[in-house]
Amino acid sequence: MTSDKIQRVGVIGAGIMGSGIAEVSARAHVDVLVFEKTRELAAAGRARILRSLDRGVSTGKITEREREQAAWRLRFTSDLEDFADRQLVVEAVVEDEKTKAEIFTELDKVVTDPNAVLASNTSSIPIMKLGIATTAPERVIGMHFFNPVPVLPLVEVVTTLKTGRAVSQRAESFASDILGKQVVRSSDRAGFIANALLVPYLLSAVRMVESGFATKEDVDKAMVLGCAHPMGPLELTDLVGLDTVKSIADSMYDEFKEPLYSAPPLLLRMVEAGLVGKKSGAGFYEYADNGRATKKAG
Ligand SMILES: CC(=O)CC(=O)SCCNC(=O)CCNC(=O)[C@H](O)C(C)(C)COP(=O)(O)OP(=O)(O)OC[C@H]1O[C@@H](n2cnc3c(N)ncnc32)[C@H](O)[C@@H]1OP(=O)(O)O
Repeated sequence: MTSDKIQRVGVIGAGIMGSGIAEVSARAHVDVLVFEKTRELAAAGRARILRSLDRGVSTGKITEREREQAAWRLRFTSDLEDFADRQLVVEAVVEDEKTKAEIFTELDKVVTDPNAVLASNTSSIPIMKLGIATTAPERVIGMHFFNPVPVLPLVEVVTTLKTGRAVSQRAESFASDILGKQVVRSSDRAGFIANALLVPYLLSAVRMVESGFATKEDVDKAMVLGCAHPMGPLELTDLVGLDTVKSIADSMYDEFKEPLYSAPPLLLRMVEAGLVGKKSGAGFYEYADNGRATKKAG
């Protein structure tokens, strides 16, 4: 087993998931370098992380000092070459196989440590499809975090037929010993464990609303009050992002050809209309700038 502790992490993408992964890593005393294409995107990512750290302070999860120290440990770059010394890189860009594969091809050239972990936070794309974009698929693994990353304690670790044992041990040890997350191991199948169960449920809820079977409010209320879920499936679809739910559904449909995994027309139309959920200000519900749902009807 590789015993050297991971202290230098890279995160590709400062969207919702990338920011969350960067934040929890910085809070765990790790040096974090975040890649974003432009200064504007980097600034937006940093602002998102600082807001979440503030929320951590205001809810008593971290102290002011921990907040400051975490903020110091975060650096941003728009040059992938800066990732040469990283021991672990987590890719968290848009859920698009081609975009992700191109990033893995670049990381393969840039990251020098032969035992470095090249991880994808993909929600559903089989990891082997990213491994084959590199010359060393033994370094490639799935590390799938859950939104909101600072709050939800799970990481799915997905090994491929080629992932090296030392790499999987390093990834698991980072998630559990350094970040304090719980780990589950999944086979390399589209959707892994959680989304293979969650996404058909979300799609079924969209179909219920689409067919007029029940209102979105009643569907959500049924699952919150009747099944003790923290939020209903349509509010959760808004949280995950309708575009992301569609991409996950597409990957799963592509892999299994199971009709339950196909995205319903209402979801497709809403994505085309830009109504992709909380991050865009509107999806099944409308959201204020602070992310709170402002309107539960409409
Ligand atoms: C698509 C994929 O590939 C995978 C996915 O991500 S699937 C989506 C998975 N996510 C879910 O299912 C989310 C379901 N929803 C929830 O868990 C909850 O509704 C929620 C956590 C989002 C919000 O819950 P809430 O009760 O309204 O919020 P709030 O009370 O402010 O926060 C909940 C807890 O998180 C803590 N918290 C909130 N923000 C925090 C932050 N930035 N840092 C640290 N802690 C934070 C709060 O202190 C609170 O802790 P306690 O329970 O100990 O008091």
